[in-house]
Amino acid sequence: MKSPIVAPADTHATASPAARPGHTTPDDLDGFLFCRNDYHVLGTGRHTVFDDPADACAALRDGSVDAVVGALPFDPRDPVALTAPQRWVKNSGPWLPTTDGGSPAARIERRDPEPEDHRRRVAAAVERLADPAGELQKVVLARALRLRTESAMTPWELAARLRTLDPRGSVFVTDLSSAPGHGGAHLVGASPEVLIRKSGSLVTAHPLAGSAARHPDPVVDAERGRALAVSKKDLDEHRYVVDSLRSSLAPLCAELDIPDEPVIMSTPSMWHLGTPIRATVADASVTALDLAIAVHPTPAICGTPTVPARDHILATEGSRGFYAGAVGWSESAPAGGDGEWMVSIRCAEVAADGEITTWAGGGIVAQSDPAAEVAETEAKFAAILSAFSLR
Ligand SMILES: C=C(O[C@@H]1C=C(C(=O)O)C=C[C@H]1O)C(=O)O
Repeated sequence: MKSPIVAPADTHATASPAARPGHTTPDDLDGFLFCRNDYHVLGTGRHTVFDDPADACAALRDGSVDAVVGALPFDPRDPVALTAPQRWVKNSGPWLPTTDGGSPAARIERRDPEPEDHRRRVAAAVERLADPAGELQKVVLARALRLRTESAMTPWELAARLRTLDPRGSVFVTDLSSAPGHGGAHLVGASPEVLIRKSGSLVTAHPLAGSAARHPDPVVDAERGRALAVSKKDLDEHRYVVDSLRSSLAPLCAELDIPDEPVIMSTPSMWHLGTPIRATVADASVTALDLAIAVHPTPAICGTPTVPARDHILATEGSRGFYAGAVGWSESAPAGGDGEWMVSIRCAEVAADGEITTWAGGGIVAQSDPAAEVAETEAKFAAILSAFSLR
């Protein structure tokens, strides 16, 4: 699929050695976009396709590929959609789409599950979490919506729309075709959550957990943010995520710097508790992909302990595919191993036939209120549904 809406690469571009001058004008860049406020990465073509993340990590470590881009699924046992692109470019500044992406009319064809069933699932999880003899402490339950647009919308147009709606937000598009069952599909998202970023020896992460919906009235809105900052239930939900990152980063990093208290951050639709984590990578051969695999799945999208939470989710929801996984890029170790991975939330899978699936979930602990959890998923859906004027 062509992406005529990708703006030209700027003069700070650093192209992989495979790139030929004059061939990075991105009229034909089609496979991968990762946009942050300070830079963006574009990738196209398939030099090597990986379905096993260990092979991708090994190829990055020995430098047999320059870079790997793509997606990790929620369940680390599922095939990944990672490729070493034929050409890739890292530009300073955000991606500037040349269109606002349009806003085609769309209808929700199916809710999976219906809100009342989600409420029942949350109530059942709360009962399990409240059992003093049980080991489960937190689990993140999600639901999906299936949409159809009345006129075609490409993944690139959806990304442009998301960027237009939140010009400070991150946006990604990644081709999932190499993963079984995802032929011709793309994952498109506007995730607010940095799973891991590596820049030289500096490693940063910004886990989120604990949420409140924004409100159109600025006074009510500010009060919601303040209430979230002191909500014991949300602070507890958050602590599981920070503890997990601390223990999964410790073997790979020195000088872990983790503040005691989270900060409040916002997206156009949500308030979140977030913790800015900094560390120094101990071994120069560790790449951003190694770090992403070491920390995923965090309790922000899975739960605590990880395996019982994952099994509870799979038994309740079935496969999540690439929702609640990670999307990002990593350079090879000889090139420095830099890269960045976002948690794949506030995202949608655009199938080859145009069907769009989007998801929203929330962390459940013993004190959670099932009705409030349904409302939280409704509020989180706004990030994607607003692209179709459904919110
Ligand atoms: C699971 C999602 O979001 C995650 C869960 C959060 C929570 O439970 O408060 C907050 C941010 C994300 O880490 C989602 O948006 O689908």
